[in-house]
Amino acid sequence: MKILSAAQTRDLDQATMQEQGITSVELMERAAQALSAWFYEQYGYGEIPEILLLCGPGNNGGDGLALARLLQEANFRVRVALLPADKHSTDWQHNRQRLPRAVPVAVLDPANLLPITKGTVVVDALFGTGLSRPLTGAAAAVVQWLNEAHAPVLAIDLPSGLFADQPQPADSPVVRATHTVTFGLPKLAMLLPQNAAFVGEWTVEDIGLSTAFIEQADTPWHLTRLPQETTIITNPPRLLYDVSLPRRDKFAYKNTFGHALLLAGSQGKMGAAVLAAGACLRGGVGLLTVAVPGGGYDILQTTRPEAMCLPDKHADYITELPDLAPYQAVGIGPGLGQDAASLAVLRQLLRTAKVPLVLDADALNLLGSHRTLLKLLPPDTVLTPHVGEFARLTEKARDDYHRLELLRTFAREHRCIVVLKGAYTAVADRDGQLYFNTTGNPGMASGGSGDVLTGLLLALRADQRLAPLPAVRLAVLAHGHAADLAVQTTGEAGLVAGDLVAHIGPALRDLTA
Ligand SMILES: NC(=O)C1=CN([C@@H]2O[C@H](COP(=O)(O)OP(=O)(O)OC[C@H]3O[C@@H](n4cnc5c(N)ncnc54)[C@H](O)[C@@H]3O)[C@@H](O)[C@H]2O)[C@@H](O)CC1
Ligand SMILES: [K+]
Repeated sequence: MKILSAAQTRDLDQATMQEQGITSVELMERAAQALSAWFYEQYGYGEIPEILLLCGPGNNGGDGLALARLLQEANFRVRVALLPADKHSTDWQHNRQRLPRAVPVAVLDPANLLPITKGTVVVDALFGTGLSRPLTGAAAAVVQWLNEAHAPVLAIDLPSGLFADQPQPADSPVVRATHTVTFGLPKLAMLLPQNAAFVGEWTVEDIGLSTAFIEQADTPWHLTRLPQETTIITNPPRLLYDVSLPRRDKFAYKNTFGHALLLAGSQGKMGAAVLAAGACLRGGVGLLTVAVPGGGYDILQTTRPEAMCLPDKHADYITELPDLAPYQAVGIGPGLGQDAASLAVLRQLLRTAKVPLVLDADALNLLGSHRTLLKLLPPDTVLTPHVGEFARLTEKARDDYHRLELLRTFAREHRCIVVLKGAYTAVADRDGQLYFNTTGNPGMASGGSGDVLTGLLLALRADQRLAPLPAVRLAVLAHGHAADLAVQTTGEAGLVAGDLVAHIGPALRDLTA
């Protein structure tokens, strides 16, 4: 799925109207219907709250007015408060006229804003994708008043004051919504941690926007999602996959799934090696060999009998690079430590490897402290930094937008695939495209989750049937999906990395086309 800019979103609306022969008022009505459906779902069966709709002068305000009418017709108690303005959009005027007289309408007086009654649900229909500058004056006063009321807020399309695709100045006012309902496609702003407090939970409502326009639209931003049912009705229902694992051939041979080498572990950090090895095995690798410090031999052989083990001559950390000839992919980093001897192993690996590499954890820290090594990265090497590790590889980002630019530039410059781990893990490829992942949960924020991802990536990079980028997107999607399956029994606090390993099998089964 793509993510479009604010300008492309406006063109998408126009293209939809032309393609389907509908007016903008009709499109607005679809948006309002989707919003009213959201209200039925939330409040249809319980106590019905009073709803206060704050409407701005443009089409976002128009959505609010149309929604007020639909909610009033459905017997919700609604009130409308308008932002003072000289001009209103045509569709705003249309929906203002259609608003039943029974709905109380007031114009907000920024100098005299009355307290919001407890229990009222507020709809933020002040500004959406048409925001052209940060909010000041009356609009800023209203947003500040709303935020101070701590009422539940549903934002239409975007929380007012938030730009869809670029940062707003620090301290410029933005509505803090409890929930945002957006139309057609998510906006880039919704995926960034710096905006989480404004956006709240978010959902995307389908209002039948032109798929032909979306398909041809040029954008670097994409989403990777679980399989979706097609909108074309088929029997049995057909699933559409963003990325998928190919079904295994009946006569499959273990070479197809590759022989992977994992270099991991040091004294006190053998758990990282065990977790990564487990994930690689559950990820379907044909054969796995794990190179560990001598002191880790018994641990690995006992916990993962399916893997072969190469003990290093040093008891506490890895000092030797095994002969690479037998392997189709190599992973290095989990629990590795940063000893000079391990640095030499990493350098030699980068110099000699002819097969896909996956670099994580201490391998990234070593790269960060010896940046000349970056020049040695073979094309399509996979790096899996979290935000701190990424800053060590590049520079400290000013904000989340800047970090995305650094990420795309880094991946292009070094012709590698970078997996920036976070709430919407971002995968950047050598062409400058960026894919946000949509699976996973906060239970994954605990030790070992990253080691599991490394192992899974290694398995899918060793799989001879998958190209580099699809393999990486699939690994990230499956990793988050495994966590979403596991959390159903463990809860978020109780989720540990071992649970992720245990759920990789079912996660990959769901992603097999
Ligand atoms: N175009 C369409 O066909 C559809 C639009 N929809 C809604 O329309 C919204 C976009 O509507 P618009 O393009 O009219 O834009 P908005 O309603 O977001 O805001 C535009 C208005 O706000 C003013 N404005 C912008 N920045 C301001 C600022 N900082 N301070 C004060 N005033 C400011 C503009 O001059 C203009 O009057 C979407 O977010 C969505 O909610 C939906 O109804 C779906 C269909
Ligand atoms: K809004």
